[in-house]
Amino acid sequence: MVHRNHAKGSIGTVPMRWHGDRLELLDQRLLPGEEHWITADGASAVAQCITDMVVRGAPAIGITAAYGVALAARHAGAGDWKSEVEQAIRELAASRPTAVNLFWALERMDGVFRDCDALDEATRRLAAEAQAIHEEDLAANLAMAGHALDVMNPERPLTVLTHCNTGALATGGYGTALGVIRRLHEERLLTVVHADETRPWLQGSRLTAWELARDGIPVMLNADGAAAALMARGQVDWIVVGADRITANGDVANKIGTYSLAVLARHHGVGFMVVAPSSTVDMAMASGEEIPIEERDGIELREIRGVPVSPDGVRVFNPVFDMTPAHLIDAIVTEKGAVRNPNITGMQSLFGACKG
Ligand SMILES: CSC[C@H]1O[C@H](OP(=O)(O)O)[C@H](O)[C@@H]1O
Repeated sequence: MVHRNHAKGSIGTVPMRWHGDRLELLDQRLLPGEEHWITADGASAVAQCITDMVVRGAPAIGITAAYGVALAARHAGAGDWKSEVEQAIRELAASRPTAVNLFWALERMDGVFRDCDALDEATRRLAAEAQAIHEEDLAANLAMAGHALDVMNPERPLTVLTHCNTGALATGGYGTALGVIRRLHEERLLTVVHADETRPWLQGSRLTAWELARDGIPVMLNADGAAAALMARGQVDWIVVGADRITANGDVANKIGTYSLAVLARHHGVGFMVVAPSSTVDMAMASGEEIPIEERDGIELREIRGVPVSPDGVRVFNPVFDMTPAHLIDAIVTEKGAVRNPNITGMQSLFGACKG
């Protein structure tokens, strides 16, 4: 289990706890009001938790799905275990469409599963693989923060704006973009983090502000629409965001509102950095136009905690991700290093040739 502290600071609140025969997930729908852990004892329960956003964030759903496959083997019947694990992988793959980390983790689990001849071997090896995916994600986050600071090369403390939640809660610990922010804070190179509220699910106000405040990192919350005013006042040095899928040409799918931030950053001469593990890179997909963008129920906009905030029956457009073209991005940073001014050549030099 991953619960250790980073040498200089906290790795934050890791949203999953593996117990061998069950997985506990911190219910992120209830934060910051309530810290409630849900127990999932099978792959179907895990898939439902991903769909319902009990757990969310691209790396976190990959890790969680991997544990879901491990649970499928752990609880499979001796006779039919292969078809039970195959069914679990299919069910988990259908839980959310955009973050490629989910499919990356399931492919990795599937590779181990295909190599197993007996159920006890599968149970042992799938659990070990899920834990390895989890451990590697934390290590990647710690490494990418270092690469990000090399790109920023700060000569004075910086003011950073971020969107959504890319912290420990969205990963196996420490965070991606929020990991960079943690590292700046650890190095005394952070003035303040401006956290976009991130409508409609409020990952920024409910999760990012909670994580940062909990770890004593200075944070100031703003409505999404206030980001432009902050930039116009010269109060943002870098925008640092995560990613759900990065294509072979350097296009990036991330939380809805990211694209408008990138346009604003270019207009105001503010640096725009995307931080993600290499498991978010999909070299089989040529460009961002091909990324499946999840649309969620309009109720997420029509109501806040059951209270209507729009007229009855109003039609809603609720894509939960958008695509930022590579030409608006100054750097994509992963644990393997950084691609500055991303394009296909730069992406291939770090991640290898397109697989598609
Ligand atoms: C560390 S990636 C976090 C990533 O997750 C997001 O979405 P969601 O909360 O819907 O899973 C978002 O795009 C973030 O950048």
